[in-house]
Amino acid sequence: MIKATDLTKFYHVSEVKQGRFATLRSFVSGKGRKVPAVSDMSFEIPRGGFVGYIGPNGAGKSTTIKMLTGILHPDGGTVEVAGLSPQKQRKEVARKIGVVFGQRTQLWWDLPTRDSFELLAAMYKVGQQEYDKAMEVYGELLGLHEFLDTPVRKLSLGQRMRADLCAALLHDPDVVFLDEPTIGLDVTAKNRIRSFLKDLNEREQKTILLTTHDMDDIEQLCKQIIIINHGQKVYDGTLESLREMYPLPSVLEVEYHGAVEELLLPNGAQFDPSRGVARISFDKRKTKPLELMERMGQCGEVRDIRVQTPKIEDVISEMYERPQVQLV
Ligand SMILES: Nc1ncnc2c1ncn2[C@@H]1O[C@H](COP(=O)(O)OP(=O)(O)OP(=O)(O)O)[C@@H](O)[C@H]1O
Repeated sequence: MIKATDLTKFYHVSEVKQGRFATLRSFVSGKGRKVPAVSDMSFEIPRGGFVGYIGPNGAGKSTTIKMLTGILHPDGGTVEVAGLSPQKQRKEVARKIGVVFGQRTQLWWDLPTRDSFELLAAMYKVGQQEYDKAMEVYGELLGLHEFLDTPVRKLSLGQRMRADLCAALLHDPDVVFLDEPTIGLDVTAKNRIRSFLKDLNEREQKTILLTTHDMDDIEQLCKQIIIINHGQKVYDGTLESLREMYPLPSVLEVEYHGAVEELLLPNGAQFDPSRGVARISFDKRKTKPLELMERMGQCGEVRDIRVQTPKIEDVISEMYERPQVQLV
């Protein structure tokens, strides 16, 4: 559904001159150098894929998305979205894709939310029946009815994001690009958006490319992740495989009620008597959590058991700290 081959983009950076009017003179002279923002990026996303496109600030994520959506022309390589070229068939591609930028809205600030939807539907030439159906389905799933007559500028961030999602889906696109759709939202609003996106992908088979710095979005939603750093792809695969390549310990915490036979605790377990909690790090590939739980369970009366798997942030930092491992 999405295919990028050797995608490359350079930005022109002006040479900084010294002295009076330096910025103006740099601008006028046109002198500068080409800096790569994305280099030889290749990946494929199948129909119905849900991909997390992640990387540190300035890694090249937005630049890639701008090339995939036809906003920017690549300096090298090719892009195909739903079998079309976003550069050569921009209008056709616009009908096939929906885009949500968490930091910006495509809705009209002063108009009631409903009017924005009607304008967008007219722009995309969405038929009345198709529009009514989209409003019925998405209006219900996203809970839009309570604020359809409210001007966009008066919506809360969570409401605005839900409205933006609906706006991006009115013309029934096959592919949805989401750039930080949960940014700034509270936990409840994030969960609402996430369950909507999960459903959209599973039930309607929409292909979704999600850019986010929120690793919970990635863990809860994405079947595939692509990691970009300094404009280059450093990983493309599942989260599970990444965890296997960069194994970090899981942690088992057992909270006891009353006395504890500390001597029976397995080697490496640390007991905090003030909390009545024993904690042990273990490698899931070597030790079965259930066996460990049973052993720890024999040391006292168990009140609660918690297993923490390594956070994806930690796995990714581990990956950056061990660059000698070539992942792709
Ligand atoms: N218009 C531009 N002119 C010059 N350089 C640019 C321009 N836009 C982006 N860059 C540079 O290109 C690189 C990639 O930027 P990009 O915005 O694609 O990164 P990003 O991964 O989306 O970052 P973030 O997570 O902060 O949004 C950065 O070094 C950035 O400074």
